[in-house]
Amino acid sequence: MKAVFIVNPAARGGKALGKWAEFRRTVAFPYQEFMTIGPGHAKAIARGFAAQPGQENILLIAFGGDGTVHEIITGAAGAGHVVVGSVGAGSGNDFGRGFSSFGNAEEIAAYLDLRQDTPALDLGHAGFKGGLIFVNSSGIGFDAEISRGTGRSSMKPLLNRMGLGKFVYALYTVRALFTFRTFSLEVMHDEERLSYRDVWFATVSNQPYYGGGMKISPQSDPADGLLELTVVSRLSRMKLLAVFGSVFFGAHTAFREVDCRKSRSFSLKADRAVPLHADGEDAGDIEPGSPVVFTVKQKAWRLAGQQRTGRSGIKHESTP
Ligand SMILES: Nc1ncnc2c1ncn2[C@@H]1O[C@H](COP(=O)(O)OP(=O)(O)OP(=O)(O)O)[C@@H](O)[C@H]1O
Repeated sequence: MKAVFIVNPAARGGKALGKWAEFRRTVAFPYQEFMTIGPGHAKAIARGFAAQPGQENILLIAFGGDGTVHEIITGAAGAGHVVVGSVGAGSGNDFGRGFSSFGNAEEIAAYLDLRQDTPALDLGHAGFKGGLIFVNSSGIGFDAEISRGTGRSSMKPLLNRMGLGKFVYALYTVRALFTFRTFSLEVMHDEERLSYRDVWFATVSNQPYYGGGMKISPQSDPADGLLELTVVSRLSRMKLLAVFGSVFFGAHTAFREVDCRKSRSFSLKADRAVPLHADGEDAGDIEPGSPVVFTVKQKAWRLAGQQRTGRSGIKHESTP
């Protein structure tokens, strides 16, 4: 198996570059290295490898944050000869919470030697703007508003460099808490129609974590062929803060204002323009009255290493 590192030097406000300089000194196996030059480049590199099935299987290792892993998985999706791994070097690293990631070069070397675990896992697809793929989650509302704010924030790179990246998130959370207008939502799944009023957000998850460690969907398992919907509605601003705090422990599902569902597909329709995110990246506003359909793409990519589940730590069937 051939090892290829795809390094995002801009991850964690540029700190990833220094981390890579140290890391590469510890790599004792042959590898190829790519440095990304901007958004979309990691995906293009992964697509290039996916398009060339050869004799040898390829291990693509994302060296960056969630944005980099997201690009590599979406670029490599469907290619049976490509396995994706990651070394967390970003600011949030939710991927590493829900999925197995490599901690050091020795772990990668051991994987290359043994190759014992390569589970085939699901991806999510949002039928919006020509189709968006998500590895972690996608959703509409309050959380997407926060993603939009933090993504556009000119302070983020500076605060990331100072190790205060989470501060930007907290700042935009508080801002959205006072400015966000709730909406009405209609959900269709498995021939059931559900209506919600005063909705703060609706998130469709493939794995339990998002937003830098919040366990938004404790029941999610990226190997079960299903997606989970979490709808938070009819809460005062103060209670929303309490719910948000409890999300770090996955305890929010006990609130009666938090509704959780499981399905292969969800159709979400809002009564006003609401922001949508895919894996924490702002994707624009959904149209009022126009449904967005979220579906699961089963066993769409292969992960290097044992997948961690937030639900029970169950071990999943591996493909050779
Ligand atoms: N050379 C580059 N210069 C600027 N941006 C880049 C470059 N290469 C990639 N990017 C973009 O940087 C963005 C952020 O990367 P990434 O998500 O990996 O790091 P992060 O934001 O620090 O981590 P996390 O998402 O885990 O919080 C991605 O959208 C990616 O497309």
